[in-house]
Amino acid sequence: MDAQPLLFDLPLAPKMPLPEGFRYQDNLITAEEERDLVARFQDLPFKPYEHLGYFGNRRIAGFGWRQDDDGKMIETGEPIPDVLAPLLDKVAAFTGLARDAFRHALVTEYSPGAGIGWHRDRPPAVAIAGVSLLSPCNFRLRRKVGETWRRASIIAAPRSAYLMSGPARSDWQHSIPQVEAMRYSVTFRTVAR
Ligand SMILES: O=C(O)CCC(=O)C(=O)O
Ligand SMILES: [Fe+2]
Repeated sequence: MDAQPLLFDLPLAPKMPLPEGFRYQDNLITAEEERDLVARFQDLPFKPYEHLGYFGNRRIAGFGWRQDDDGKMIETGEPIPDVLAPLLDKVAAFTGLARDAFRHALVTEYSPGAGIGWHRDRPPAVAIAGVSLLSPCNFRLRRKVGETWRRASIIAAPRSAYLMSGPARSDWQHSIPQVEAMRYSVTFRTVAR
């Protein structure tokens, strides 16, 4: 029997390289900026995430787009709200992409026990930049190669940022297992015109 795959279940297994097109940075914002930002989330129009009658156990507030009943992204042209503007400046600097290229913003609230299942962010999303707030999560990635999954993961710390572009967005799926404590993410998406 080939015991090799078991090695990857061991805690000391060698770290999988992160996918091409994925980048991560700690401390995009300070603890004070994080606190002020989350305090202002009170004013956002959160609603439960729902798709085709399935409730994701998360609450979301989205700007610049909405999902139609087929799950397709419909652009609304609505601007990204002022409360997210300073964060978007930092995200744009982190990604090296133009601030105005980010036309979608989504604030997601994960109560303890909430997560997000395996998916890819579909077009028209091109690049996705996400900022984690309040508590860490295990950000997992996987890609099917033949009959097996290649896997990678990273602990996304509060106040950190990640970028998914290129193959990390188009070829890899991502998911977040149930979080232990309240976590918010702010994701900004560039879109194909
Ligand atoms: O919460 C996150 O950082 C990721 C959320 C996500 O994958 C999505 O909204 O498509
Ligand atoms: Fe996603």
